[in-house]
Formats: sequence, structure tokens, C-alpha cells
Amino acid sequence: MSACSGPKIKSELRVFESADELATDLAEYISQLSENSVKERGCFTIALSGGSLISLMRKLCEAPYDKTVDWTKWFVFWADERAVAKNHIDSNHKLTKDLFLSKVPILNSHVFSINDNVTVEEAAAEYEFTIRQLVKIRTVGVSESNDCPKFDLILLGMGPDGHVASLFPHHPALELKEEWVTYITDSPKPPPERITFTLPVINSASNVAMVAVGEEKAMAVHLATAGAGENFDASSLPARMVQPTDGKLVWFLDSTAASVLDVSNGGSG
Ligand SMILES: O=C1O[C@H](COP(=O)(O)O)[C@@H](O)[C@H](O)[C@H]1O
Repeated sequence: MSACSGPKIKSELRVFESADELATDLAEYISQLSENSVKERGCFTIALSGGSLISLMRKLCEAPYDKTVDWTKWFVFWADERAVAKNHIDSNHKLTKDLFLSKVPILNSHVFSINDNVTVEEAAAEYEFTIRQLVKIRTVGVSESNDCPKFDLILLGMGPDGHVASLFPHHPALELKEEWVTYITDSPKPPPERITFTLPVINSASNVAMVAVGEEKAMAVHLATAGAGENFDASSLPARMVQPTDGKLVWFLDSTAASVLDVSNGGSG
């Protein structure tokens, strides 16, 4: 692995020769954050995305983590979900259940999946209400800078277009300031209806990890991490808008996703 500080305050880039090496380090990173949060707060709140990220978490289900992580203290959320049935192939919940949740002893009552039996508008409102209740009792922390939830860790994948969670380039959802959770009905990537955390929630987390593998993401990685000119339109690249206010951002990249990194960023490519 080569590591370096990213261009923004409190960000770090980790570049790995292979996706397998990335998966090894990602498991260790998550397990360390879990241990710290359980020590400090008595629980660990983690929000997951879908896509390639979930298979990159595979080493967490193996030794030593299967036995060393305090799974009963985990509270699991989704940074975004597609509006399909929970047993549908496109469901982020199904993917997570098949590849991760079914392999570790996280309590069912600590898994906060998004309702697939109501409209996206209702599901978003219900999910936000649930999170508000958990913030009230401090299972989920609260940001010192605003009233947003402060998840211990939000894990984000990134599409080749730079989308994160279900926040897509130039979408009005990128502008939301008050909402914690919103819905969209016009996703450029199918399925069109989705529920997603807003940027204020993502940027209020204690830790955000951005995970990207594959050459098709190299240009988006470069643009999201490089210094930008004054005229750069941030909304053209949602990943660039991920800038935790008080938390720490770490990028996990394989060598192909890092292949266009600026040398000035310290990226080894
Ligand atoms: O549609 C989505 O795509 C992104 C990126 O997925 P990837 O397979 O290219 O890594 C994912 O992070 C998001 O959760 C998902 O809904």
C-alpha cells in the first residue's frame, strides 16, 4: 500500500496493488473504528452503500475479525437504497444480507433497512424518523456543528460518473440542507427510484471511507481528489462534495482506480 495525505484537510489516500489487498486493509480499518467506538460510546453505527463495496468488505467475515469484532454492538444503516423489493437483485439490502449480514452475528434488531412496502417518499420520511429517534437516545451520535446525526462510519462507493450513495451529478438533491434523508425518482442509473442520505448527513460523520476499484473510476477519482480551478462546478462530481466537517475522510483505491491521480496529491498511481 502507498499512503499519503489527500488535498483536503483530514483526508487520506490509500492505494493498493490489488482489490484483495484493499479488502484486507479495509477490514482492519473498519474493525479498528468499531473497537474505538465501542470503547468510547458503547456501540458502533455504520452506514453502508451498495455496489462493489460490499464484496470488498468480505474479509471482515473471516478470521480474526469474525471472532474479534464485537458484532452485538453494531447498528447498521444504509447510505442509500434502490426502491425495489428486499429480495430483488437490485436491492442494496439483499446484496448486503447475502454477502455480509448473513455471515456475522449482528442482531436483527440493530439492522435498519429501508421500507420497501411504501412509496419512496414515505420510505425516506420513515427512515429519517427512525434515525431521529436513535439520535434522541444517542445510539447515533450528534454532530457538534449542527443537529445532524454523526455516524461512526459511512462507507461509500463511487460510480464512474462520481455519484455517491444515490446523489448524482447536477441533481437538485445535492442542494438539500435541512433533510437528512431524501428520495429521487429520476436516477440516471437504474432503478430510477431511490432513497439516499443527503450531503449534510454524510459530511457530519466521524469517518467517511470512499472505496473505488477499476479503471473506469480513475478519472472521477482524479477529479474528486485533485485541486480544482475556481470554475470547477462541484455539483458535476458529487464525490468531490464529500468533505466531512469534523470527521476524517479516507479513500481506498486499487491501482487502476488510482491510475490518473495527480502526482502533486502524492498518489503513486
Ligand atoms: O447505484 C449505486 O452505485 C454506487 C456505486 O456502485 P459500484 O458498483 O460502482 O461500486 C453505490 O455506491 C451505491 O450504493 C449504489 O446504490
